[in-house]
Amino acid sequence: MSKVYVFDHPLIQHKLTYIRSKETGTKEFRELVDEVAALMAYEITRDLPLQEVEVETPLAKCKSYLLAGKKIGLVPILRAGLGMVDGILKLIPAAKVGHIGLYRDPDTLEPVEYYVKLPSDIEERDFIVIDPMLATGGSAVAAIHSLKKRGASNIKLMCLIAAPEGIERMQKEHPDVDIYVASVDEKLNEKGYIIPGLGDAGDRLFGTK
Ligand SMILES: O=P(O)(O)OC[C@H]1O[C@H](OP(=O)(O)OP(=O)(O)O)[C@H](O)[C@@H]1O
Ligand SMILES: O=c1cc[nH]c(=O)[nH]1
Ligand SMILES: [Mg+2]
Repeated sequence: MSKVYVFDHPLIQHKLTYIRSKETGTKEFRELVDEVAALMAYEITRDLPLQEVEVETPLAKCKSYLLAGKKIGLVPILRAGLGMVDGILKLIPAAKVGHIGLYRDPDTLEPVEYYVKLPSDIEERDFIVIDPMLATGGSAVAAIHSLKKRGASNIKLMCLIAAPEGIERMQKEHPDVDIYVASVDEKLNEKGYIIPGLGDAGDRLFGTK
């Protein structure tokens, strides 16, 4: 069974409140999502393996550390996942970025895949799939299936807000993928929106609707 980590860092929680607020306009929403994504990237990379190396300072040699292990690949789920990419790249600038385009059919709520472009060295990377919203879980489950089908194995899922229904579906279908969120909200409404949530993440990020 995968684990669910809720990032309760005060800065993340503070910014999330403004992200949720209906008074927050597109420009500010975008900036806040970017900032929270960077803070979440700091937390999610806490367990990256290190290797000991020797470095020579202007004064002496010493033992120090560099990141070891596989390189990172980020995979935003289009569109809304794009809003978190730059924030994460501020901390992991060498990450390669793949894209999986999915939209949720408004009637069936099932994901429809329309685009996939991933780094060519997929087997040499650990992946972080990014989407602000984990609602029914259909989109994240489909995106991760798509990624695994093409050879990815070590995958984490990072979202701003998750519904219990989405977490349950993810844990059933991808028990190997840990989930990192800023909040687990109460429930889904009849249209599959997270309550209280933040509304439609893609529309709020890009000013559509
Ligand atoms: O867990 P689910 O029930 O699948 O819902 C979550 C998905 O819905 C939203 O995308 P949307 O379909 O609105 O596409 P968009 O990002 O292009 O707006 C969101 O960004 C997730 O990808
Ligand atoms: O609450 C939700 C659910 C799905 N997609 C969103 O953008 N928001
Ligand atoms: Mg949307």
